[in-house]
Amino acid sequence: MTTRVAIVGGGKIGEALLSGLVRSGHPTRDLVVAEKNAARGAELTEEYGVRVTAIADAVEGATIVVLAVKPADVDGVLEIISGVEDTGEVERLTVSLVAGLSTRHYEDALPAGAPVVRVMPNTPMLVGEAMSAVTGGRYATDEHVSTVATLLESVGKVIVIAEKQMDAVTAVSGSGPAYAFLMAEAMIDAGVGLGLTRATATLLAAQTIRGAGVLLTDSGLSPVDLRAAVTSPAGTTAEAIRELEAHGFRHAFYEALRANAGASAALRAAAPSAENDG
Ligand SMILES: NC(=O)C1=CN([C@@H]2O[C@H](COP(=O)(O)OP(=O)(O)OC[C@H]3O[C@@H](n4cnc5c(N)ncnc54)[C@H](O)[C@@H]3O)[C@@H](O)[C@H]2O)C=CC1
Ligand SMILES: O=C(O)[C@@H]1CCC=N1
Repeated sequence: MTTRVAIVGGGKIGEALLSGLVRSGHPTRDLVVAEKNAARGAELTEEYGVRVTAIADAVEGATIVVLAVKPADVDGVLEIISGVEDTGEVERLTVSLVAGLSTRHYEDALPAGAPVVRVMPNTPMLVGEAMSAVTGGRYATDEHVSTVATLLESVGKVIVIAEKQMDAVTAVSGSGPAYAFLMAEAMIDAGVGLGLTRATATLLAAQTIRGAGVLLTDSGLSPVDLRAAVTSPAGTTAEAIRELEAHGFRHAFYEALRANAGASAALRAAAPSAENDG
């Protein structure tokens, strides 16, 4: 069966999914975007050759409706989607990329029994290198979950998790690219401070982070072993790591990720049907 995907919200993560799917060969005739900002919609059509239209039109005939709007915009979108009759020909699967809000939140707003799958992706989806975690709601079957997992495998790696782990996943991988970019910024500024040009420092930092990432995913070695391999006795790396630890690097990550998970919980608490959220 053809998977016809409607992406509601053509912002950063909506575009990342669109780009990843187009790059992986998903036919653009089976992709449609609903984007309320007309200029942004035109950009997406120009870049990817995809049709951009109103939510109700996008959803009609879609087998998978992906919500890629900010949490505050979710309920308005759900109201519109709920008003679009399922053709009966194919069951519509709602997939949310939104942080914080639980599957129960969507189930409460959609017609009774509507299947919902929640995903926490990240922006490297733009280049087919996403890390996505997937979880099914009450009415989602294993087949629904695996349909979404298969779609996302075309744009990166996928794991299936329990919904209670979603806030932790958001803290580690959903927001994770931002920590890597912050580290890159800090390394570049420090390199410039040591006399490198910004262009050279940027190249050095970016390729180093990329190479370290590939070693981490492909070498089968732990980060501890990989770090040890760089750290010569009484050498330069040991000095740098001593300074990073003295400045609370590890503790900063614990606290940062706890704050991130707390922010996901706060999004749920602020949602109108919070009392139903799991
Ligand atoms: N940016 C990221 O790295 C990640 C974001 N997410 C989740 O994805 C969601 C979207 O985030 P971003 O893409 O960063 O936000 P964004 O602000 O870049 O994109 C949201 C888009 O939705 C559009 N929009 C809002 N209401 C609409 C409506 N009623 N109809 C059509 N379009 C509408 C906006 O014009 C905007 O282009 C958030 O809920 C966030 O939690 C999840 C994982 C990673
Ligand atoms: O910052 C946010 O809320 C979203 C969720 C994960 C990444 N970006």
